[in-house]
Amino acid sequence: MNYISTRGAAPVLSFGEAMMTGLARDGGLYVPEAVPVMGKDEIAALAGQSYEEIAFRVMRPYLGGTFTDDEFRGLIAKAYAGFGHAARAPLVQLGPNHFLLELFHGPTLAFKDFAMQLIGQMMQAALVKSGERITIVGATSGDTGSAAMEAFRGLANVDVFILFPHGRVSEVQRRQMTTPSEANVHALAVDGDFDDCQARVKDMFNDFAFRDGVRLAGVNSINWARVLAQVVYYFSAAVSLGAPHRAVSFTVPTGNFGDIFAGYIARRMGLPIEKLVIATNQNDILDRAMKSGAYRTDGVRPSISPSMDIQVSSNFERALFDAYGRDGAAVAQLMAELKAGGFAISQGALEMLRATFASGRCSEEETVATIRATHAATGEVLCPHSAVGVKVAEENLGVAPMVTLATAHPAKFPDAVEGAMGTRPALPARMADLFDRPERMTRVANDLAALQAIVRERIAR
Ligand SMILES: Cc1ncc(COP(=O)(O)O)c(C=O)c1O
Ligand SMILES: N[C@@H](CCOP(=O)(O)O)C(=O)O
Repeated sequence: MNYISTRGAAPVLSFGEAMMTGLARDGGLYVPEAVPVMGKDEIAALAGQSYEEIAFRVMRPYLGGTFTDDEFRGLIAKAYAGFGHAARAPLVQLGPNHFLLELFHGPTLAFKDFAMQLIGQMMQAALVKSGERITIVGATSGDTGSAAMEAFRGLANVDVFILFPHGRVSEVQRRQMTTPSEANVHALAVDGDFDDCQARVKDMFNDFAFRDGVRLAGVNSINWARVLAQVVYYFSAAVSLGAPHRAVSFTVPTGNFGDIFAGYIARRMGLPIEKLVIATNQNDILDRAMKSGAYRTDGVRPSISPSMDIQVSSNFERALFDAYGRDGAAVAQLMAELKAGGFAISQGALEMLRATFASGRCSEEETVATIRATHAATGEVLCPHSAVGVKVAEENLGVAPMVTLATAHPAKFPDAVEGAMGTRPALPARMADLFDRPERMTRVANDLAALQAIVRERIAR
């Protein structure tokens, strides 16, 4: 299996190379040259299997010769052993035809753990084989950062630098990133928003002297392996609800478009997904783009679902690549226009996107009302991101069962949940002392040179 860039001008790589490379050298994102299709019988045979076995069968065709089957099974087993639920991604019923896929039973209480725990294992295994040392730099609106630190903390051959928007993540999220004591993880509070953090990370990849000098790697959803690992839970949920004999719909709280792009890949692999619904908070660029055809940034507005406070939605580029018939030059042109504020999606591409995705938006007031109403009706406590999903899902219910992705544990956002319900959700016992642990972080200007200087200086120590 080969991987190609969405901008069409970077080397073609193997799975292992794409995983260690991060951003393509032409600024694009790696995607598989062809998506492997699973037959109806193969999908039917996933029913009743463990999450780990489904993960093996769904991901194996993408890996080429990077790992042997035994190695890969071992890495998957280690990745999910620390999850707090035997099903890993359990389904809970919210209403007659509406289910919640709880993706927050991993070590840092967000869906990011599904991919991050696995790529932590895979990257480590690859580094042991190669003897290399790498520097991971990532951008976070709160959840990717803590998941990355958890997956890589204490490793001898990796340094991890996480850029997060100062003052714009929840206190629990911040403390998850600032309290690990291992010397190889570094929390950098940037004076800017998430889009600034992500832009600086991409700038570092596009500075080849820096990139090669520090042996830069990425664990944001820039990295194809992140997206791939997230494809698995679409399969596990859908087969539990009767796929492939019955179609299933999904609603996905969306920011950087990685999670819903994983659903798109699952559908291209043959999973019968009827509706795939983009749910945005008030940072609704994706909903506006789907409705108007204009993809135009208008500044990030802080919300009570801060992990989705994103306007430049990185993985939308992967969807555009397919919508423009895999024309890398056309995508490169759109991304150049985006730097100047935005672009108009061509009619043909827009039709393809509308045939693939539905979309909806949830205001701040609706998020609060949904947390309150869902708790009253079902007893389920939603995090604000999951509430955005539930509200938009309710507008899209149909004959096929609807699955809303619950992307984080409510205890990561206690202020928002308390504002809606009047009670504060408790952290799991293993995190009960989070607020007593000493914090360690560096405040940095939104400035590429300043950030690069910190990375260089810290890895030289
Ligand atoms: C809790 C939570 N929900 C939803 C999202 C949106 O996911 P994506 O960026 O893959 O669209 C994120 C972060 O991205 C998140 O942390
Ligand atoms: N919401 C994310 C933003 C980064 O997304 P990623 O999937 O590209 O890593 C976060 O919590 O950091």
